[in-house]
Amino acid sequence: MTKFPNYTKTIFIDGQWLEAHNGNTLPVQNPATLETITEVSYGDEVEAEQAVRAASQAFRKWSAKTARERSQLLYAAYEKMLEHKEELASILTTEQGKPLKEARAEIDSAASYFLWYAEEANRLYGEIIPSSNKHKRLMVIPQPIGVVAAITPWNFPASMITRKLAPALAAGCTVVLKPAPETPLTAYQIVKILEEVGIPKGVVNLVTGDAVSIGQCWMNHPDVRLITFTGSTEVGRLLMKGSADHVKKLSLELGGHAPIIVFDDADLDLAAEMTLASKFRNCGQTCICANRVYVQKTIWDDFLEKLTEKVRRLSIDIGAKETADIGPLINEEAVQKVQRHLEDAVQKGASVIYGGKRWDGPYPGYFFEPTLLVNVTKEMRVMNEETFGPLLPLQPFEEEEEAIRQANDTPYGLAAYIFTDSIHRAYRVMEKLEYGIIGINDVFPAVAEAPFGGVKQSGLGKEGGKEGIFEFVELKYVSMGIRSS
Ligand SMILES: NC(=O)c1ccc[n+]([C@@H]2O[C@H](COP(=O)([O-])OP(=O)(O)OC[C@H]3O[C@@H](n4cnc5c(N)ncnc54)[C@H](O)[C@@H]3O)[C@@H](O)[C@H]2O)c1
Ligand SMILES: O=C[C@H](O)CS(=O)(=O)O
Repeated sequence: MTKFPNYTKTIFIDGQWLEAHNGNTLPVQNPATLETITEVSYGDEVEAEQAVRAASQAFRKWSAKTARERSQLLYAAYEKMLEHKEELASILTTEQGKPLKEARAEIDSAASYFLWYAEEANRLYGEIIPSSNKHKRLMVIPQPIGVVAAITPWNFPASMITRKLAPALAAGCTVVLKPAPETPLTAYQIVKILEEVGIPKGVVNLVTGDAVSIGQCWMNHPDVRLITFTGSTEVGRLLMKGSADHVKKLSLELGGHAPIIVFDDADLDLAAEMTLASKFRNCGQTCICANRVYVQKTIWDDFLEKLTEKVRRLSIDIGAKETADIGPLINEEAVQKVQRHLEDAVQKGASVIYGGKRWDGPYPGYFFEPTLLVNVTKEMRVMNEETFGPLLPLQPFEEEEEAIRQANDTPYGLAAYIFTDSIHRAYRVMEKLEYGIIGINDVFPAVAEAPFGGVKQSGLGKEGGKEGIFEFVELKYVSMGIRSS
């Protein structure tokens, strides 16, 4: 295990690393070994307020920098992240649990947002509108919204931060950031990198600490103009309600409940391989992972056999092992939730065809076997609630329309996946699925150059792509009267 110093100063405000004003700290646990990795500062509304003050003071100068100057800093951060990839991946795996190979992939992904928005910073164009009145000239200019509050989850502790920081900084905003308490060390390392590449003081501020009091401060602070949140739909709702008084702009990346539909004209080996990868990446703790699989009846037995064989070959282990395919869940509550969904399904008639219990391995952590369920029905919690664990229910269907109806029967709308070799079917079904992200014969849609985001109760707004920077911008419309002579 990577040996860590005590990160006693993990609050970064106005260019200074600080302890919490009250001296409070929070232990960070290795979810595989249950060892305490280190202690980090545990701040509250006092630090939250100080961070906003620093961000407000820094905004005028930062927003006045040229796009090129901001772009160069982001590019330097991209290069520095890749330079430290192994160290960052090891820290990420130690505090979050995912296998090292996945942690390395996440650092690549996280760095790619710095690269993409280093480029997009120089393409934040305005426009001149052809006026219908010869005495007027009309234009639209994009301007940075101001101080941005970013609140991020533990499941992708690097990329969920850079997916917000990069466009915010590119647009000329300043940021106050609260990472998840489970994974503060990755956030610390990312801010350290920005400090090393010369981000001016006050432009990025990090507050590790109490979510509720920090959130309350930022929801009620008049200088915070945008709250960009990634996390559960439940907390997203709280932030929406708490931001209403100040009519704050919100960017919300929330929960999901992704269906996979496997049609009888699919490449079944590909479908089985991708279903495995989607479901068990990060031990099922992924917003866009498969939460349910609908398989056309004619290929049910063949597909189930292929998938079960692949699941059987998965290697459960501590994430630091290069051969690990599945690490632990993040904490005991996560294991309890998987068990609640599993027990509910079995009580209502489901059958476990693989897995079904905590992993009996050599580590005391939050491990659970990859588990497959059949004979499932809509009445089961696992078919309606985000499990966020290695539990996969599979259900047969007969007709295309039946599969589409079932796939859409959810309040979520983040990602959905189709496996078919018919372009006609792919297009027909894609158009009818009510989701922000559709994968066709692909379950890895998240790339920096494309707009990622959900519909319905999976969120508001987009992250990534050319669209992602506009979450951090206000479009100012200018109507100019012109004397004709
Ligand atoms: N749509 C996406 O892009 C996306 C990406 C990753 C995770 N997620 C979702 O996130 C969830 C898992 O992450 P999680 O367990 O960290 O989610 P969570 O909602 O419990 O916590 C997310 C963040 O919000 C903070 N938080 C919690 N309560 C708060 C409050 N009252 N006020 C202010 N902040 C508060 C947490 O400390 C953390 O930093 C899943 O639902 C997953 O689908 C969505
Ligand atoms: O958990 C949600 C993340 O957005 C997953 S991904 O990094 O986008 O694949």
